[in-house]
Amino acid sequence: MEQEATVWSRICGPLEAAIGRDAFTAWIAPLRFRSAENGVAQFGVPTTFFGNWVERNYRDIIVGLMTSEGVPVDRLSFDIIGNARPAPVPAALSNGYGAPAPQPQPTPVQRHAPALSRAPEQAAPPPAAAAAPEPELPGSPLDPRYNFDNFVVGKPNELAHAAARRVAEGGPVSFNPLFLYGGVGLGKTHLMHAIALEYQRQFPGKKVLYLSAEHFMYKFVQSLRFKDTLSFKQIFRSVDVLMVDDVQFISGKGSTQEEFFHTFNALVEQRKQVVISADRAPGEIDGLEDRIRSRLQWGLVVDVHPTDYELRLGILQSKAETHFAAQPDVQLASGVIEFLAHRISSNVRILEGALTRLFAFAGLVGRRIDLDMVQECLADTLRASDRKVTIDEIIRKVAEHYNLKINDLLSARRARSVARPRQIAMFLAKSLTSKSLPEIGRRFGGRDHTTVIHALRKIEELRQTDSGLAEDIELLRRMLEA
Ligand SMILES: Nc1ncnc2c1ncn2[C@@H]1O[C@H](COP(=O)(O)OP(=O)(O)OP(=O)(O)O)[C@@H](O)[C@H]1O
Repeated sequence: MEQEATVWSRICGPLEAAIGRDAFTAWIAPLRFRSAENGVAQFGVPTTFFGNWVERNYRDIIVGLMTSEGVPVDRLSFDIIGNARPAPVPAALSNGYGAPAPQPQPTPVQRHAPALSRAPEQAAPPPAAAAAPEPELPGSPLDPRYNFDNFVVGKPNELAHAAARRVAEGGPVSFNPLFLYGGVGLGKTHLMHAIALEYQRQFPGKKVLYLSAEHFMYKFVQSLRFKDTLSFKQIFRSVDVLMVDDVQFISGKGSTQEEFFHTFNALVEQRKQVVISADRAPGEIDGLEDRIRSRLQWGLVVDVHPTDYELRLGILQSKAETHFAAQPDVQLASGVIEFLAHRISSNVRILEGALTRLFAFAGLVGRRIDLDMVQECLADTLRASDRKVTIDEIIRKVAEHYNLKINDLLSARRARSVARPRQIAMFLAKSLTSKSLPEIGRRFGGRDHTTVIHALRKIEELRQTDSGLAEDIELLRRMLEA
């Protein structure tokens, strides 16, 4: 049984790589592995619907992976966990994929899949001799791998990490909310999960609720639909720590914003900790009401900066160790880690994915991971990374091309000879980088995002009628991407 549980734990990495993180978090992480006997892999699931979904969508891949790891199964079977708390992850299998634990302990964080309601006929029978059931917290699943031990700290994220640690320690609330923001795949969600897991470990009696802003909206809309807003409010206002991920999602969503605002205020008034994450600073989230924006700025706003080379190196080394634990036979040539850290700088998720692919490939073909394999296996990722262009480069190239000074492009001058190249540069910044409109505006001499929108429209229009300008843009684009 131990061996099967280890196998389940081991295949979760490739399974996540195969189906994507979101699907994994929603459908696989909540599964509680029970056994694999007589060709049947048995799992605990929150609802019948959940089991049916996993069966329909992921049976083949689960069966295939388990069988290839030496635990032959051809069927999945499910029992309902219902209100019973899922077993925690055993320390020995701390990959955290729901293998059974020797000593199940209650956990106040709910790990049901998001956006799924439990139909009445699917509700689990109450556990024998049940105490009064606690109200169900509508949280998103926590990934036990996203803990502080696995989080590599470097200059770009040290403040975010220190603030997250402080919140996780509990004690008097010193900054409320903690607002973490930064670009894609830089570790915000990882830190949020780490806070929740650590807080929950230290204060098992307290209620920590972690969920995405999308899930918050879903729950709110559901409560409106079922005319049950009172219990929605009660549940959300009864927690000790509320953590909402990707809060930019609720911008422009009128009544959800409103409800979020009230929930937020109620908790802060009770001196309960709130932790928020977003892809940009509160001041840059369009469509957010001013009062919410200013509330979000009350506490500590921390930028998770893009990684630098040292941090990427540290992260790759740490992730490689995890892979070696699962695949001790794989060999890694020197220079590979450094090469990846140097070449893939966009986000940690892509970096991680690259390493996972290399280990999977090496495991399949039985070869050492060297630079040849990197080129062979990661050609697409490396090409995509090569194309990364910065706004500074764009400004420099455009200024050079039109024989202007960089300061001219950033200045307030409105003469067409300056304004048009500036608009072209903004247009290129939008199409060649992933920067937001406010960020682009800021980089062009602190302009408002509406100026950027105007520039984009103007250039789009002119490209249709002015072939000289269209050619200029094409030429600049090619030079920048070269
Ligand atoms: N400093 C770090 N140490 C270890 N792993 C990291 C670090 N930063 C990011 N990661 C890993 O990178 C992946 C992406 O991180 P995460 O999901 O937390 O990003 P995010 O900032 O929330 O991005 P998004 O806004 O796209 O959701 C995760 O697997 C996470 O574990």
